[in-house]
Amino acid sequence: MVNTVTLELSQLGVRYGQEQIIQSVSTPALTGGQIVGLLGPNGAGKSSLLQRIAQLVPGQGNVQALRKDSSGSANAHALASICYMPQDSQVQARLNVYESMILTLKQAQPLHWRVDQTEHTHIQDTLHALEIAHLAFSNISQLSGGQRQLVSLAQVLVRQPDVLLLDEPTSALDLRRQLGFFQFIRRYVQTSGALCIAALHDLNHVLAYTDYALVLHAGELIAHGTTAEVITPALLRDTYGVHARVERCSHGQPHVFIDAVAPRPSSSDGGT
Ligand SMILES: Nc1ncnc2c1ncn2[C@@H]1O[C@H](COP(=O)(O)OP(=O)(O)OP(=O)(O)O)[C@@H](O)[C@H]1O
Repeated sequence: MVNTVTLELSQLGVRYGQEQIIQSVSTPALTGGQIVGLLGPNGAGKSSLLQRIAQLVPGQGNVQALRKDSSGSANAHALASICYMPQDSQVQARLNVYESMILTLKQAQPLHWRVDQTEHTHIQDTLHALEIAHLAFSNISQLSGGQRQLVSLAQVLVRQPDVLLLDEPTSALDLRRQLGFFQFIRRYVQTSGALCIAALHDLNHVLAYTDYALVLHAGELIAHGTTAEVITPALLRDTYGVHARVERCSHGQPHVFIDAVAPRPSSSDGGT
């Protein structure tokens, strides 16, 4: 049974102290079953926006996250569950991976501390699916960066969220695990109807694995649309400051080739 999730952002903002970091970001309703890439240069506000969507930082505007249950009556809507996977998950706790998974699962159900067999099986299945079952009894603070990243992802997935917010989720993974990661997320969103928004720097990953793209620049949403529409040489020049081409390889897959760093526009050009 597949639920359909929608997420719509209306005039979201984030302010740290006196500084307005995110300026009035609004999107159309993003529907489940998709992977959405959140792009933008360092400091553009990607993490801040994801944290604002997950209600981890305060700010103005509104996040509407709904799940329509196809088994229910015609208009059965519920609030969709949202989970955020941070960019860096340094952990000092003396927990092993399995214990951390139980803790994460139970954070969502604070009055039910008993772990039943179905939940144990679910945790084991999640660890197997991400090929980290062998780490179940390793101390979480002694994992490598890539192992920690996969455990972070497992902690998000074990809660079976409707909306996954992933902050540079493949930055520490080797090539095989990067591919495995995107295939896994693709299966998850297609079978569950969930929506995934992932902040990504690798534009070839964005072209290969995402359906839709949101582009942030200096805290503003400057472009959104299907990934193929959004990633153009003009956008790469204006947003990332590079001269680049988007060309199809022999398999027909578009790729970005970076040719040179573009000169910074002078202030009289009106650029940033
Ligand atoms: N807790 C905070 N307090 C004050 N300023 C912050 C805080 N977190 C982030 N910032 C600032 O907000 C801006 C946006 O940061 P953010 O981490 O959201 O950007 P990003 O697009 O995710 O960057 P990156 O690609 O480098 O991870 C930066 O200028 C950063 O210094």
